[in-house]
Amino acid sequence: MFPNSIPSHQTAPQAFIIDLDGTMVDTLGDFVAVLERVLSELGLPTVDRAFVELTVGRGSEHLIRTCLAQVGGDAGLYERAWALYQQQYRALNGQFAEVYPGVREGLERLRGLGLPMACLTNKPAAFARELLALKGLAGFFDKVFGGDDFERKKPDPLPLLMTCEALGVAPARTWMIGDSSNDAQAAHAAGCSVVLVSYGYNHGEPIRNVPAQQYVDRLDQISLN
Ligand SMILES: O=C(O)COP(=O)(O)O
Ligand SMILES: [Mg+2]
Repeated sequence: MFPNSIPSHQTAPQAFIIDLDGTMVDTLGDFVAVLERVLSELGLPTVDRAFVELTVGRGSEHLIRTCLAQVGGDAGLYERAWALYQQQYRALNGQFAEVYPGVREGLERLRGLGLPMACLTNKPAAFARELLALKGLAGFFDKVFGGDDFERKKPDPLPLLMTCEALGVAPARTWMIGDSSNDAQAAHAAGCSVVLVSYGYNHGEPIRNVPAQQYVDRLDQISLN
């Protein structure tokens, strides 16, 4: 959970770690389209968009299990659903997804500082790398890590600590930019500063209820001092 208090001011950044879904790219349409196909293949009713929006952010396994349960699917269907999900996601990755306004400009500005940058998402790494390439964002990042790259996913601090190590920068000098409590919790526990965007998927909770050093409406509005 969150610490009772977090440092109110941020240390000067020496690296940036940026989340993908809900922060750089609006991928809700991809998730909805893939789940629609998977559930129909399994002879199950579909889940609505609002439910998917509340559920994304904790990785594919969590999304598939929660959606199966929501439509009354047997938990024994999970392995088949997982295989179908991989197959469908591979086929349509990025087709129903859009880069949020201000992201490209924001990344250009951060890149211009000459500091190392990583993308860290709970999405499987192969899909994350492909999506960044499809949307013309791959070139901004020195490293890209996904939910299957480490033993545990965000909100656990492990992926953040491993990413800081890969970038060669201390967590206390690293800023995590994300859209949900998963990013914030992981970053606080790792000792990173946190910037949260106001437009992503935060499980239906107002983002300003999540402790952070900074909140922005666009990625190109981050205050660097
Ligand atoms: O849960 C997912 O698949 C992705 O979530 P993230 O990119 O916001 O970490
Ligand atoms: Mg996110």
